[in-house]
This record gives sequence, C-alpha cells and structure tokens, in this order.
Amino acid sequence: MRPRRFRPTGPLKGRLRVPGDKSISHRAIMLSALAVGESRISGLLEGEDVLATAAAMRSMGAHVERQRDGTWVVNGVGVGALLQPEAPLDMGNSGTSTRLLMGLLASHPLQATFVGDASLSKRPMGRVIEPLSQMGADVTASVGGRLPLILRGASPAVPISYRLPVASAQVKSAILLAGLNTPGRTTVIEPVPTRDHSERMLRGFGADLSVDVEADGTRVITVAGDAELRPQLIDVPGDPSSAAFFLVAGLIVPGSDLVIENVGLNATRAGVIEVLRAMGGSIEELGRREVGGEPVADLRVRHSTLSGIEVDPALAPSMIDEFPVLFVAAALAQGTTITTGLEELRVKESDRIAVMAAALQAAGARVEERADGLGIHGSGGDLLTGTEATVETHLDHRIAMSMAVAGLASRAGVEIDDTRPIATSFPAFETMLAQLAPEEDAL
Ligand SMILES: O=C(O)C1=C[C@@H](OP(=O)(O)O)[C@@H](O)[C@H](O)C1
Ligand SMILES: C=C(OP(=O)(O)O)C(=O)O
Repeated sequence: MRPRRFRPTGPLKGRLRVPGDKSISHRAIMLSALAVGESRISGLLEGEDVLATAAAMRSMGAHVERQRDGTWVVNGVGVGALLQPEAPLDMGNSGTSTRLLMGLLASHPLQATFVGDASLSKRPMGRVIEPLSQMGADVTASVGGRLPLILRGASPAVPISYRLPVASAQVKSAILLAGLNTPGRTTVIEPVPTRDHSERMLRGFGADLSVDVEADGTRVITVAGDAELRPQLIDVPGDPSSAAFFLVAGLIVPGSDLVIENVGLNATRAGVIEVLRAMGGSIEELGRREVGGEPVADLRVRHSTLSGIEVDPALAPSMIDEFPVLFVAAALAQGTTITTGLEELRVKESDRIAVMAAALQAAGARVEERADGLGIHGSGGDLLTGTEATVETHLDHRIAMSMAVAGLASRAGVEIDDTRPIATSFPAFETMLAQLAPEEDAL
C-alpha cells in the first residue's frame, strides 16, 4: 500500500496533456494484433490495464513492441490465427481487457484461463459469458460468474443477434470481436447508446460493419465474420476520463485557469463536460480538430461557482467513469445535486456509489446514498474539512484520483490508503498534479 495525503493547493495554472484514451488504447492493441502486417500506434496509454492487454496479445502470438520514441509497433497474426496462451492471462485490474479478450477468444479454437486482482475477481462476467455461450464458447467460471475462469473457444462459432440487457460497451465489444471470426453476421442490438470506439475502429481496420439507428434511437450493429483486418497507423487522442480529474480540480480550486490539451470529445464520452457546464462550470473548447478519427479539442477550464443539478440519467453511459469526480464537484457546489440510474457504478473496480459516499462523508461533505445514485448537498464553494482518518479506495483508481482532487479543495487535506491503483489508467497523475499545483505548505 502507498498511502498519501493530498493537501490544499494554490490555484492550478498552466497547460497539461493527459495520456491516451484507455478504451481506444486497448482496442488499438487488440485489433492490430488481429491484422496481418505492421500497425503503428502513437499516443498509446501506457497504464497497467493496457499493458495487461499487450501482454495477453503477445502471449497469443502477436509481436507488440514499444520503440524508444514511444511509438508502439504491432505485428498481427490475422483473425483466427491467435495461438494458445501457455500461461493464464493476467488481466490485473482491467475489466475492459477481460471482457473484450473473452470475446476475441470465444471464436478461436483455444483454451485460456483468465485471472485478475482482488477487485477484478469480484466483478460480474456473466454478462459476457451469456452471449458468448450462445455463440458456442464454453466457460467455467468461479462462483457468481467471476474470475478466475476458463474459456474454451468455439470453432466454428455461431453468429447471434443479441439485445444488450445492460448498457455496456464492454459487452457490445466482446460480441462484435467474437463475430470477427464467426461465419455469417453477428448482430448487437443496443437500446441505449454506449461508447462507439469499437465500431469506429473495426471499420477503420477494414471490417464489414454496419450501424442502423431505429426511430427510438436503438442501434443495430452488425459485423460480418471471416473478417480480414488491415494494419493501421493509429494516433490515440487524450482520454476524457483522465481529463475529468483536472477539469473538476480547475473548477473547484479558487483562482485556477488551466488548459488541458488534446482531449477526446467523442459524443459517447463527453457527458461530464455537458453536466459540468450545466452546473455553471467555465469550460471552453479551443481548436476543435480530428485525431485518429475522433473529435478532439484543447479545453480551457477556469475556477467557477458551481450549482447543484439533477443529472439526467440518460447521460450516464456517456460519463459512466466520471461520476466519482462529478460527486466531488457536487460536494463543492451551491445546492443539491441528485444522480439516479447509476446501478452500474456498483460493479466497477469498487462499488463507486457506496465508496464515494463514505469517502466524501469522511471529508466533511453531506451525502445521501440511494440504491441507484447519490444525493449531495454542496458546501456552497466553502472548502471541505478534509479527512482525519484514511479514505479506503478499494483498489479503484478513479476513487483515488477523485479523492485526491477533493483534497485540493479541503482545509486539512484528504488522506487516501493507496495511490498505486492510479497507475492502471493514469501513471503520470501525481507528477502532473505536482507540476500544476504546488501544495500550500510549499508555496
Ligand atoms: O468499453 C470500454 O472501453 C469501457 C466501457 C465501460 O464499461 P462498461 O461496458 O462495463 O460500462 C467503462 O466503464 C470502462 O472504463 C471502459
Ligand atoms: C471501469 C473502468 O475500467 P475497467 O472496466 O476496464 O476495469 C474504469 O476505468 O473506470
């Protein structure tokens, strides 16, 4: 464990560049490993979660290497040609690696054991086991459909048409990836849109993929099997989920004025910006452009007086990982913020509803926990008291970074039990924070 107290700071000023998008980075490695020939990836997130994906693809025959200049070069094996891994696939803390790779392997004639850390081993895999079993894969999981599990892929797999019972890009992607090596057409019906990086990237790699949007907004996504993927040059845009910590920090620390460069603004990911603006946050887009087929801009954020709001539950999928840090913004706002429809937060790296309720209460915020969200009575812009005891982060990087941000806007600081999980998605977080925001003691 690596505990640390995050102390109040002076204004956050300057420019920063957040690391590459985690979702796109996982998919860049996986799809490159399935293309025949050499793909080159720049801006890849070198966080532990993505490194777990890279190691898994290597163990199944792909050549995945980092060059000195930071470019990743992947020589893929071709769809259908992954090799049997010799050792269990260690997914670490990463739900995305686990669920997407289960999908990929489900239509390959392989057997693989998936293992993960204590947090990942509590997370439900039934949501992917169910459709992948329909496709012919055979999965023996631990009690409750959890890791460790053994997956035996089907050859040939059976194409299915599957309506998603939960709004999950991971489940959608698992089925589409399985569909690549399945004869015929595999369809996912998505009543509530979730992040669409898999669809965009599969098309970019040359897969035959169609998306039809029905009158009520339901998306019907179909991928053709026996796919041949072509190697690509990929430039990964900055991760909006990582940017969110600095957006909120800039909004709540008095006097702050920051520019966060190169932030991905795909509409299926940008809900937090909409909500923070609706709360009164000053967030300005500078130089909108395209990077790697995704909309990107630099974001200028300035300290703002925030007001509590009712967050539309329909926005949840477009900001699902940003709720912990949104709760911190709400704790500093004027008035009450109500969030609903967030049951999915209970099955992330930790139960993010319960864990954030406890952490914010420990830091002096007034919070009510409900089954599907939090009600938060803001401080009206006053600093939080901060924590006496240590906040438990339960191996959850987003809890750790959210409470670090809360510490910046507190009197006594916030002590968290373990900073190590931050490296799963944002290894440079603490260094960047230190550069922008000297602690008050040091001013
Ligand atoms: O597809 C992805 O890359 C992700 C999808 C989301 O998970 P769910 O599909 O479980 O909602 C998100 O929370 C996760 O961080 C990344
Ligand atoms: C939920 C997350 O990731 P994963 O599901 O990949 O562990 C996250 O990064 O917040």
